[in-house]
Amino acid sequence: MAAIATAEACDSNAALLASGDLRVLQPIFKIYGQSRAFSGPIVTLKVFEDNVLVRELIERKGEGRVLVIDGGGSTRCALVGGNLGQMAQNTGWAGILVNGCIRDVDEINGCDIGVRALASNPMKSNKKGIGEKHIPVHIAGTLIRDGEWLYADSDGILISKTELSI
Ligand SMILES: O=C([O-])CC(=O)C(=O)O
Repeated sequence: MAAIATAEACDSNAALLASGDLRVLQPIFKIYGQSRAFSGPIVTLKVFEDNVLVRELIERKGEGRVLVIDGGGSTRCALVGGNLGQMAQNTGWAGILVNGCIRDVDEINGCDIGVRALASNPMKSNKKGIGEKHIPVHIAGTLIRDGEWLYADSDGILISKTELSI
């Protein structure tokens, strides 16, 4: 399936942008992973410096979805590392957006998924299992709901209420 270019999507969907059904994330994310462009239905997760629930979701079948992790913007530890990156590739996730940090950057860059994160930090996270799945999260200036669509490429990241058609 040909990826929808984010610039093209913005140019041809003025009404959706005006209504807020299509939003552009603030450009605060770094690009990791083999897949420079990716898209899919969103699964949301809210955690803070704890990645037990991240692993729980990534262990399940991704079915081309995008995991959106609101880590509260913390840059004090990593929520995703090389093992989880490899697992996400194997279970079929299209990509992972982290409002927080990752680690094992070289390994993640070798995985056939798309990853966006604020930065890297070699510290691991807590393992208490605290957090909430499938709730609305507020990331980079926009509210993101479970089931909405994410489109990412080299230009940026879009959130759409529904799947976009070319
Ligand atoms: O388990 C963790 O904390 C994350 C990690 O390092 C990995 O996925 O390899």
